Amino acid sequence: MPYKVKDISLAPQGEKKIRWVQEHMPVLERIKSDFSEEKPFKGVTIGSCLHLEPKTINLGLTLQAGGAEVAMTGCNPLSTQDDATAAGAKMGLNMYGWRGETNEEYYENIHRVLDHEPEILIDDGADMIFLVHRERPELLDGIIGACEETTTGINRLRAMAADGALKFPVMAVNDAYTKYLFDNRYGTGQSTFDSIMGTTNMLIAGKTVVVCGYGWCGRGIAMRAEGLGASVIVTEVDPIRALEARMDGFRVMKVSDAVKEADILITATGNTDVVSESEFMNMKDGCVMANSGHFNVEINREALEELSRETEKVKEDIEVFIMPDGRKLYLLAEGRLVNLASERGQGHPAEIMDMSFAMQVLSARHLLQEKPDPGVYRAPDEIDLMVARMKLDAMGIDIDELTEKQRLYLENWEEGT
Ligand SMILES: NC(=O)c1ccc[n+]([C@@H]2O[C@H](COP(=O)([O-])OP(=O)(O)OC[C@H]3O[C@@H](n4cnc5c(N)ncnc54)[C@H](O)[C@@H]3O)[C@@H](O)[C@H]2O)c1
Ligand SMILES: N[C@@H](CCSC[C@H]1O[C@@H](n2cnc3c(=O)[nH]cnc32)[C@H](O)[C@@H]1O)C(=O)O
Repeated sequence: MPYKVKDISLAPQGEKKIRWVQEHMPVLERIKSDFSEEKPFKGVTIGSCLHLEPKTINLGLTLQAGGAEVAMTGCNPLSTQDDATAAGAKMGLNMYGWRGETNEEYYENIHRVLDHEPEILIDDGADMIFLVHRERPELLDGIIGACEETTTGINRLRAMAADGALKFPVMAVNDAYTKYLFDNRYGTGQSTFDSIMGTTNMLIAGKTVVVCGYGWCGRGIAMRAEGLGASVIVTEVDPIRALEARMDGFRVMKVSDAVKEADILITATGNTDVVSESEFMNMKDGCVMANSGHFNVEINREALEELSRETEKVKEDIEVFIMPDGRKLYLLAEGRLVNLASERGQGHPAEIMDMSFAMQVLSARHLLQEKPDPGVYRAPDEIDLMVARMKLDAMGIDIDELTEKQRLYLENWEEGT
């Protein structure tokens, strides 16, 4: 199998990590076992652009068990775990990527996956889908469709579809209940702090944590910050979400005011320039900033660099920016999503990615079976419910079923007081 990884000799260590996560991904393991009988992807090449770490390698192995030829690259220059990619390559996956790629290498690796002429793409952030449209249009005819993992990727794809630029169907995996309600909320909530604490060795209790954006990720981050003993301030642009944050018990204010109190500031908006010049000018001395949203534009690093009189790498994944007035502002993982891009970041827990990746592989099979027209589609509820049932089953949880009388009552509009 062709591969381009950092160090293939790291494979034994990576295999151990993969075996560990497999024990905590019961739904994906069950699907893998079904796929190895059914072979739904026999003769199909699948290319993915996802965070390359042990759980994602397990996704690749599930597709491989289903008969697919799999080529994988990373969706972030910093999130790859080099032992996991070495193990993936040894296990027969075409693997391209390493931690610390330059921007150029990042796109070269996406091209290497596209060189396999995949019929199905699995993307996280839509960089591969975008690249194939812009730079490899000769491949478009052979592409059955794609699955997209995250909120911002889907926003980009909906914009492409609205402009008539999207040339194949895309399953919006993020929009499945078994994805965003758990991955974005509990996954991001836990893994963001896991990573911030692992990188900084700082105490959260007693700190003021500012969370920018109260979407599914922001809710999870605020909830965990509170659980760790922080006082939480939320900033929003959506009045309904701001109200929700207030009634969930958090203080809500403008970001320009919140930064004056922030010991730790975390962005999760999917937007650009959320924290920029005027915020840096007013930010509390010693504030530690991290991004858990998309790409590296939520915290304007360029502006921070321009404003500062001195910058220094304090230690792995921590940079200090010294302002002209002497205040020190810290940025983690270059402002890229901290839960994956920092060296200590392991991403979401395996039990969470179990559901997200179950939705990915079942959505890919759905694409193959249905071959819909170009557009962005939510996965059918039956698939979502199936994943939820398998998860409950794996957790040993039984729930009630509607009786016939209850079902008829719920469907009836004539019965009143
Ligand atoms: N780190 C991870 O592992 C992880 C996991 C899932 C999603 N994500 C990414 O995180 C981002 C957020 O995802 P989500 O599912 O929570 O999205 P969402 O749409 O549910 O929430 C985003 C929120 O940010 C708010 N917002 C937008 N601009 C803002 C601004 N300037 N200031 C304050 N608030 C602002 C919006 O009103 C919205 O409520 C996306 O980019 C998504 O791709 C990251
Ligand atoms: N290319 C973008 C991608 C955003 S990542 C956000 C997505 O990462 C996914 N994710 C979070 N943790 C993990 C993990 O451990 N492995 C693989 N994917 C993960 C999660 O499902 C979420 O939707 C960027 O680098 O900024």
